[in-house]
Amino acid sequence: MEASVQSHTDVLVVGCGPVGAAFALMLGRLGISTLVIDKAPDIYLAPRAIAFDFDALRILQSVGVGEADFEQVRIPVVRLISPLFGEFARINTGQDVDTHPMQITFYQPDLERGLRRKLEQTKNLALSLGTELVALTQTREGVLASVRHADGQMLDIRAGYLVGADGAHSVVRGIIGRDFQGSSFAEDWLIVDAQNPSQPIDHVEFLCNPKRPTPHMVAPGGRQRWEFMLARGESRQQMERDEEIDRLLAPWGGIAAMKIERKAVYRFHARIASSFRNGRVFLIGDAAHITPPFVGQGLVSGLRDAANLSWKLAYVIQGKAGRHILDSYDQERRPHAKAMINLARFMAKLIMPRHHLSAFIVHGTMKLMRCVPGLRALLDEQGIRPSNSFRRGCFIKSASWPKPGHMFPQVWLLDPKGNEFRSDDVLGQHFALIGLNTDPGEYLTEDTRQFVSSLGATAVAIGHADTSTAARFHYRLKTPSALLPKGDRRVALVRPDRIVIATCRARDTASMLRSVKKYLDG
Ligand SMILES: O=C(O)CCc1cccc(O)c1
Repeated sequence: MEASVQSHTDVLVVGCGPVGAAFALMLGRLGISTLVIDKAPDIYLAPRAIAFDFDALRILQSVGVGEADFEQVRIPVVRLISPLFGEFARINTGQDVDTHPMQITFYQPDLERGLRRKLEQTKNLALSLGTELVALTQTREGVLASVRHADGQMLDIRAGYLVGADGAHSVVRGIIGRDFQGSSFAEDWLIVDAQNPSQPIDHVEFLCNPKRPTPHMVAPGGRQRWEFMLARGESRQQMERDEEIDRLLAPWGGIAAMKIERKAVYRFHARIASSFRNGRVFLIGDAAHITPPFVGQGLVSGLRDAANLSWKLAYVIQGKAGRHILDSYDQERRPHAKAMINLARFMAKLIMPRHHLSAFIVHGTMKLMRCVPGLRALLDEQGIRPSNSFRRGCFIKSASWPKPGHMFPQVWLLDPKGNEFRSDDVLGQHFALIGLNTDPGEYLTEDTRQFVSSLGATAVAIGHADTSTAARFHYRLKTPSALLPKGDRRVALVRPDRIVIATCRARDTASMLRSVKKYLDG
């Protein structure tokens, strides 16, 4: 073993999977020096996560990663199918939400390559592969981490903060002594990823046969994935054999009709860390929570963690906010991650009822429920999905609209020349002061103007296209939207992760901003 050398960074990120990479990109773009280490020498070449929703695409948009960086397949519908009742439930996913497709699938190695390319191009970032964390201590001023390179070289890294993005078996979580509470499913699943099957599919379907529940979905590059639940007595060794896979895939033409890329037996888990933080150390992604795959939310939850924590750390490090705002990371993210885990558990009950009788009752009831138009709309349009909004956290509570603690919606905007923009791209990567039907700049006093500038906030006036005052606004809505009730002049201050921190009638802008300043200063 070679002698230690010393290095310093604002933030040390342990783990460069998609969540660690996206998180580092967010920090780098906010001007924070960040070192990312990963014990693997390269990206993991097999697909694992497969699904993203509009929230994930919006978060990736914030770090400049989109369709041009990784291939996507738009999913029009998620179908739940019973051998007795046919389609007994469905989620319509064909529409756009926040300007993005509601649901897509992707190929994880392709996404990871896209993220790594961006890492290489972004200032303030360094990546050290083949490097693992071996020890970690905290002081009042920061953390001291000992890491080891694959060649045996040891390095002591001093950092202001350390973030564990090191997956379900997180070393960081173990070191900071956080329990991983929850349960593991009793069943094993055989995951098969294949290219070029002879029978195309354009959607996600759950074949809910109690004998062999099978989620099945399309992915980019002519790929499809099947997840076969194993029955009692079926072993990993037996089920990963080609003859078994050929038998399971017989309804889709068998393995001769396709190229098998991956076959692996997994057990699914539903677990969450007892806290996402210990002092200067934070957990994000699978290190903080693991979600069964049935709602396609595992990686999305991790990206939400990254978006939530990155700006808070950056603003604290840069002295723009007090350390108390870091408490809001756990307050905001843990309940939502837990709600997503519970939704996935509920979905698991629909997909894999234990007996034929319970399948009959559960699937039959769902089919009947869809005969009630209100219920049908609720189920089909994802009305039961927990919204990404908070009861407690870093915002100033008020009942008025746009509601603090909720996401500010993304819309298409037109500039005076008619050029089209996604609103988040206009708002930039810092805070944004948004005037709805008004110019927020008109209400700033000297002190509040200074505060807005210290936050790096963009001030934007958004109005309707068809009003006589349209010319006064920087941007107009491309299409009418619930974002902007006509005539109501409101101002919202939106955080870098697009959560509304405070909102008011336009004439109260200065006092609203003073309250936010007081809150952020602590
Ligand atoms: O089972 C999986 O691996 C993900 C299934 C999935 C994909 C997209 C939407 C959804 O609700 C589930």
